[in-house]
Amino acid sequence: MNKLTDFRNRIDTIDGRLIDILRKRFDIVEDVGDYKRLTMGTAFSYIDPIREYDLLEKQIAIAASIYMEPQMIKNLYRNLISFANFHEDQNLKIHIPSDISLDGIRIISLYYPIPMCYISSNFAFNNVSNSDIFCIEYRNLNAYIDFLRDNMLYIYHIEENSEKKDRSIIFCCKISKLYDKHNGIFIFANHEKQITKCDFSEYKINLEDDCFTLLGSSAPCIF
Ligand SMILES: C=C(O[C@@H]1C=C(C(=O)O)C=C[C@H]1O)C(=O)O
Repeated sequence: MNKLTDFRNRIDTIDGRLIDILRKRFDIVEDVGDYKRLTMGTAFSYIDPIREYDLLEKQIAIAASIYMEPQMIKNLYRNLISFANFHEDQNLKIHIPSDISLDGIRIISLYYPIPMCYISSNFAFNNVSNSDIFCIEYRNLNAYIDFLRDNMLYIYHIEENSEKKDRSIIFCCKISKLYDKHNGIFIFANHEKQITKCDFSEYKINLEDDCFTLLGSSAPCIF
C-alpha cells in the first residue's frame, strides 16, 4: 500500500466515525424537538437562537484552544444547526393581514416580510431597548445577546437572500413588557406565525410565566 492510500484509509475511517457521531447528534436533536413540541404546546419553537449562540461560542473557544480555525468551526456548526432547524421550520410564514392597524406599536423601519425594527450592526442600542418587535441578523447577535436574554422572546428565523449568506431572527418583547407599554393592545404571532392584533379582554394574562391563555380554552396561544 502506498503512502497516499494509507493516508486516505485513515481519513475514511475518521469520516465513518464522524457520520456515525452526526447521526447520533441528529437523533438527540429530534428528541429535543419532540420534547419541545410536547411540553411547549403552541408556544413550540424548535429554534433557540440563544442556545445556538452559546453553543457556537463554546465550540469556537474549544477549537481555538487546540489551534483549530474558529471560522471553520463556526461555519460547520452553523450549517449543521441550520440543517436541523430548517426542515422543521421551513413551512412557516409570517404575514400581517391588511386590516390590522399597528398604531401604538413602535416600529423603527420596514423590513420584508413584516414591518419591524431592523437592527443593523451600527444601530444605536437605545433604539433597541424601546422596540416591541425586531429583526436582527445572526452575525450581529453578539452585541445584543444580554439584552435579548433578559427582555425578548424569540419568534422566528427568516432566510436571507443568498447573497448575504446570513439568517435574520425576529424577537418580540416579553408579554409583561408589552402589556405595560401598550396597555391592552399589541401584536403577536400565533403558532402559525401569523401576526394578529390582540385585545387583552379575550385573554387571561399570566405575567409571571410570560404567557397568556384564550379565555374559555385551555390551550395556551402565543408564539
Ligand atoms: C437541539 C435544540 O434545538 C435546536 C437545535 C440546536 C442544535 O442543533 O444544537 C440548538 C438549538 C435549537 O435551535 C436545543 O434547543 O437544544
